[in-house]
Amino acid sequence: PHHCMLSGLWTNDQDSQMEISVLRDNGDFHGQYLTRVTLSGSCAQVSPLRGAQQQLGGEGWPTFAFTVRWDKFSNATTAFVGQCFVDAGGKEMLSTTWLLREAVGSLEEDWKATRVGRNVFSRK
Ligand SMILES: CN1C(=O)N(C)[C@H]2CS[C@@H](CCCCC(=O)O)[C@H]21
Repeated sequence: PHHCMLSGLWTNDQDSQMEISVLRDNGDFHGQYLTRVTLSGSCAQVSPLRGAQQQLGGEGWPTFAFTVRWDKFSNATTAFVGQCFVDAGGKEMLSTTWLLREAVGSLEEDWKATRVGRNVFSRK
């Protein structure tokens, strides 16, 4: 019943913090992702994210996708796809599946360069 909007502050069980900007009327958005854990164990950084959600014209629980270009500390990229839900208590959540692609040094290592996972974000 309630609409679910992506803009604002979100956090997940890995204590990542995600800020999504005000949406453009075509559903495009941008923002920042602060990770506290990294593949290399290097310190946390803020990285830019860009994405798009489906129009709210539907039932108001839009699907979306966005990518995070990990900056400064890593040569990796993560793509998230998911949907915004509102539970019975009116609590919003972003249920996502992500693909994390790290840079490898040779084509022979390409097979092991992509990780997949699921992750839920709640309002911070
Ligand atoms: C903290 N994370 C998080 O909130 N996730 C949903 C997963 C998927 S992106 C990954 C962090 C990747 C950091 C970039 C790098 O280490 O190269 C992990």
